[in-house]
Amino acid sequence: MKDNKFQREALQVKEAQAKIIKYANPLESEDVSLDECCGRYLAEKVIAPHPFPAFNRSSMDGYAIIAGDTRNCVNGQVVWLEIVDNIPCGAVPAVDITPGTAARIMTGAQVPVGADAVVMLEVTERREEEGKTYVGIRKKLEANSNITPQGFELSQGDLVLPTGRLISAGDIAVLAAFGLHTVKVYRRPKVAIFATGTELLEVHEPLEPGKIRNSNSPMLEALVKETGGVSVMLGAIVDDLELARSKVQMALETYDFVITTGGVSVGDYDIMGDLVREQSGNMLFNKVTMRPGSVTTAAVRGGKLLLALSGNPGACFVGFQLFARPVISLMQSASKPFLPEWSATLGTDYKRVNNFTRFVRARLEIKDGSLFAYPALIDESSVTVTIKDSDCLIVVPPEEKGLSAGDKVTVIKLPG
Ligand SMILES: Nc1nc2c(c(=O)[nH]1)N[C@H]1C(S)=C(S)[C@@H](COP(=O)(O)OP(=O)(O)OC[C@H]3O[C@@H](n4cnc5c(N)ncnc54)[C@H](O)[C@@H]3O)O[C@H]1N2
Ligand code: MOO
Ligand SMILES: [Mg+2]
Repeated sequence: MKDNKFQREALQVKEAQAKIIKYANPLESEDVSLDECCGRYLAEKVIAPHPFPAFNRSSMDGYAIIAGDTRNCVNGQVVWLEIVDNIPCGAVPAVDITPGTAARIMTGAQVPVGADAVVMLEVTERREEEGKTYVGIRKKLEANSNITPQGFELSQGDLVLPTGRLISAGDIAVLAAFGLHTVKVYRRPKVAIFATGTELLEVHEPLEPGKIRNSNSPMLEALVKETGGVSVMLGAIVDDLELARSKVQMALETYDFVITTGGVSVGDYDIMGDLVREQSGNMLFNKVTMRPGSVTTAAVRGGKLLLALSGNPGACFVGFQLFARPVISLMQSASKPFLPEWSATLGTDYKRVNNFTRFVRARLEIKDGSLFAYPALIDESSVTVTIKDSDCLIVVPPEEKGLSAGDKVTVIKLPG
């Protein structure tokens, strides 16, 4: 029978997070092509190499003119200008516009020198006379009408994307527009995942009496991928300290970050708790004032982080969101490593409280323009099924009398 495993100093969630993220250092950077960079974190800032748009651009199909030439277009009067050029998209204007002249121009084409407005086709007419073509304009125009000036969106030298930015489809459009076909991003961390538990069967195995399928490892695999990491599945091992020790050692030597699930409480077979305590000098924490996941344990060995999550599926999920997610994000130098916190109104009473902060899986709904959070009907640490119905975690502070419908609450928004 073991003795000192019952004495654990509990840290607040924020304290535990601060301890673990100290060791989450950004990895090296690598060049990737545009088609591979969505969801990666930029390892360099992107500066506009030229103004965008690069030239004064027509925003209408019509005629490029000098606005002042339309000053007499009042009371139905038509002004006639000679058409001296035709500028389709992609062409370079051949002629400058001078008073009394116009160029036919299409949306997106470069506005010729001298023109300061584009009049749309709908307010014009044409006539031919002595081999020349004229456009008649029925509308008085202000200077700059229907022209998108060079640099309207960005000037040369402007900061386009900062380091640590999570690259999205909109970012890719801008990178492409600037001809940046490769970008520097942080390498994805290789995250080893393994489960401990003599009761665990592989997903493909038929159910046996007393056994369960290992559902935490595939859940963690998906969470690691969702966070931008590369998950390396190391299977499940029986509750054997020796075996766990060599597996942990190999994983720490080979991968960037190691996550385990199971065996961190005080039970006879809770080997991960024992394993971390063996080298208590490099333990970061083994108790956190949270539920589920109070037994979440972390250590640093040879500069690598080991996060031992609870085997209870709810605790495993919450432990990942609070501790693994910021670590994996910071290894990619994410500027926002933590999930966002929102304010919401509690949709139904929630009376389960104790002296630890509770992270209650819940569903968000917008009603009459306000955000409501509805706690899952069963949210015990051991419950698996309601994880899938949740898009947030309600943060229920400790030592409250319980919360009532209508109370303001903080929720941690889950991705997706
Ligand atoms: N005497 C005490 N008992 C327990 C305490 C305590 O403070 N004193 N804490 C309870 C709390 S809270 C939690 S949470 C659990 C933590 O358990 P462990 O992290 O040690 O995990 P296991 O014992 O290995 O398993 C718990 C539970 O989860 C199932 N499990 C484990 N691995 C998986 C997996 N990969 N996929 C799906 N399900 C898994 C396992 O079969 C057990 O049912 O301890 C309480 N006990
Ligand atoms: O650690 Mo347990 O998940 O607190 O309920
Ligand atoms: Mg246990």
